[in-house]
Amino acid sequence: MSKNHQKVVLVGDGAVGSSYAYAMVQQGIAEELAIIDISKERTEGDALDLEDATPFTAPKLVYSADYDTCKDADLIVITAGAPQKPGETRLDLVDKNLKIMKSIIEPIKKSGFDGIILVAANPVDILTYAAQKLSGLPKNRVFGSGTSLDSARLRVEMAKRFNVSPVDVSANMMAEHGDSEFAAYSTATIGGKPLLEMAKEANISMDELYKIEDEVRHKAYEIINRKGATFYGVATALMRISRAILRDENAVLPVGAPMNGEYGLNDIYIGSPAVINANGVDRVIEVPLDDREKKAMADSAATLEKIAKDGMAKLQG
Ligand SMILES: NC(=O)C1=CN([C@@H]2O[C@H](COP(=O)(O)OP(=O)(O)OC[C@H]3O[C@@H](n4cnc5c(N)ncnc54)[C@H](O)[C@@H]3O)[C@@H](O)[C@H]2O)C=CC1
Ligand SMILES: CC(=O)C(=O)O
Repeated sequence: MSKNHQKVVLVGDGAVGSSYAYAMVQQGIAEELAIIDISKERTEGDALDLEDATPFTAPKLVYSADYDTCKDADLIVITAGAPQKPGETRLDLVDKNLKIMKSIIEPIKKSGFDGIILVAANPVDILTYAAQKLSGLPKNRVFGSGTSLDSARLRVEMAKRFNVSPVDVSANMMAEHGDSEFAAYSTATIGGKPLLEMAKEANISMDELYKIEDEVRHKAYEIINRKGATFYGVATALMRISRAILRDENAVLPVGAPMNGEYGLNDIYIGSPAVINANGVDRVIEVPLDDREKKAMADSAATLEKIAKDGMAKLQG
C-alpha cells in the first residue's frame, strides 16, 4: 500500500460505528474504509449508502468486509459491543463486552494485522486493556477514546458559562471514561489564562464548578434517557483521533492512554492528555494535579485496575 493510501477498518456498525463512518466520509480521512459487523446486511447497506456521499466529499472506497481485510489496514476502530440501557453504568457492560472483544481480536490477530487499534466500546478503559493484552500489539499502538468525549463535554459547558467558543477552552476530564472521572480544573485555561482565575473574577464558585463537573460526568445518562444512545459526540471524537494518527499530527488529545509510571500508574489504560501521531500514543503528557485531582486519579485507577484484572481472569479462566 502506498503512503498516500490509508486504510481504516471499522468493527461495529451500530449507532456509534455508522456515525463514525459518516464522519470519516464527510472529512475525507483515509482512502479506504472497510466495515465489519456480525450483521452483514447492515454493513452492506451502510457501505452502499455511504458510497453515495463520496461524490460530494472525497473519493473513498467504502465496503462491507470480513476480518481478512485487516491484514493491511493502518487503523482498526472498534465500536462493537452492547451499549448501556437506561440506568446501566458502563462498568455493568464489562463481562458481555469483554467476550465480544475477545471474539473480535482473535480474527484480527489471525489476519496478521500490524497497525493501530483504537477502542471506543465500553467500558472503554477495560476493553482497551483487554484488546492490548489479547492482541499482543505494543501498548502505544492500542489505545482508547478514554475521556475525549467527556473533555469535549466539559469544554462545551465551560464555553457556555464563560461565554467563549468551546474551541478556545483548554480543559480535560481525566481518569475513567465513566463515573469516577474528574475535571482537571487546576490546569484548565481559556486563552492561556487559568480558568480558576477567570472563575474568581466572574464570581463563579468552586461549588458551581463541581456541579458542572458532575453534570458532565452524568451527561451520557441524560442523553441515553432521552434518545436511547449517544453517538454523534463520540463518533466525532473518534474521527479527530483517527485524523491525528493517519496524518501524523502530534496532536495533544485526551485519550485512554497506557500508563508507564505517569501519575504513579502502570499496566492500566486511563484518561489523560497524550501526543497522538502515526505511532499511536507517542507519549503521555503527565498533567500536574492538585490534591483533590491526585486522589480522584488514584481512586479511579484502583477501580479500573480491579475490574480489568477480574475481567481478564474470568475471560481467560
Ligand atoms: N467511548 C465512548 O465515549 C462511547 C462508547 N460507546 C460504546 O460504544 C459501543 C457501541 O454503542 P452503539 O453503537 O450505541 O451500540 P449499537 O448496539 O448501536 O451497535 C453495536 C454494534 O456492535 C455489533 N456487534 C455486536 N457484537 C459484535 C461482534 N461480536 N462482532 C462484530 N460486531 C458486533 C452489533 O451488531 C451492532 O451493530 C457500546 O459499548 C457503547 O457503550 C457509546 C458512546 C460513547
Ligand atoms: C455512552 C457513553 O459512554 C458516553 O456517551 O459517554
